Amino acid sequence: MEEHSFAPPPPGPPPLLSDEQLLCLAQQGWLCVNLPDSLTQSIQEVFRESPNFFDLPRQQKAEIYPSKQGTEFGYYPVENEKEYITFRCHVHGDAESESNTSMKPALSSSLAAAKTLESKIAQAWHEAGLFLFRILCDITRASDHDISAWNDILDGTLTLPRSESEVTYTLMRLFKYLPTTGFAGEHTDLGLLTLCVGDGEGLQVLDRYRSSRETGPIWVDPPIGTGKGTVIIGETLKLLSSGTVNTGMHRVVGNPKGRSSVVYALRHSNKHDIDFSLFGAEGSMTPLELWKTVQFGKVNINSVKEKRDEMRAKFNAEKLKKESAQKEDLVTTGQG
Ligand SMILES: O=C(O)CCC(=O)C(=O)O
Ligand SMILES: [Fe+2]
Repeated sequence: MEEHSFAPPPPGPPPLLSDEQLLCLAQQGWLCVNLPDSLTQSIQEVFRESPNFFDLPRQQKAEIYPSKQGTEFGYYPVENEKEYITFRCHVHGDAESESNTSMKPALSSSLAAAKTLESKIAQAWHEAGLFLFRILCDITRASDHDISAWNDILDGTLTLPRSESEVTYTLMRLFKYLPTTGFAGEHTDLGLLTLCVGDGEGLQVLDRYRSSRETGPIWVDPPIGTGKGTVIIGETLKLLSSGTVNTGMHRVVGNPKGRSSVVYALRHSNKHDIDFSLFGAEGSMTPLELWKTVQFGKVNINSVKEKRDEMRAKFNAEKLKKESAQKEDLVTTGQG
């Protein structure tokens, strides 16, 4: 009897990136991508809804999305720079749910705007989550690891959690940068992968191929426009890959027209320990240990402004100390 060579489809989502794109992502730490239509559409809807929230009086914005955990949750304005809302979970339920009765009546129409925005965020979160998950699977396939390695690490991260009790480290941020003076200093992100989508120029990524000591840093402006996005590798993915992939250094420079962006930072789940053997390394860590490890020695670009300046001063002082120690080292080794 003739044998059927029927093979079941491979598990997991279909591959997304070409080998060339994967190589660029791994070496540069970033990749300019065309987004799937459904993701493009859901992000456009977020952009369409966001002025209904940002145009509210500042006091109302802060009441509707009170900031918590520094800047890791809720509405946060940075004088002369930008304002942003960080979503980690549903705060006001979906657009159809009962109005929050503890809110002052004057807030009810503003609250309705927030609810609509939140439902658009939930949709964009899910689409962005699936998109970045496909890229993570491409990376693990290329390094001959099993894509099931992501099951625990992504548990609860690919949909907007229903309430605070279900939050993970993953977030979606909506930025509104002021014209000209709105910016974000150069940095790397902490999580696995970040997707940045802007409605105008301003985001810049470091070209690691062309930058050198002689040239100094060379910054690239990713293409912007409908369906365009930038994927950036964060510290956690670099750590999991034992340094096989680079982080993407990036910054936001002033744009005379101002700029809005939707940033989805896919970070590890806090529900399970992280087993490094699934990624070809050794050992395991609790989610909090991993979080502290990637944060160590980093200036969090979105932390409370005073804290950020303090962190930067400390970081620069340590860098100076290290550099002078290295110079001494050079002198010493050069002597003999
Ligand atoms: O606004 C953007 O596109 C990027 C912001 C950013 O780099 C960040 O929040 O980490
Ligand atoms: Fe960033």
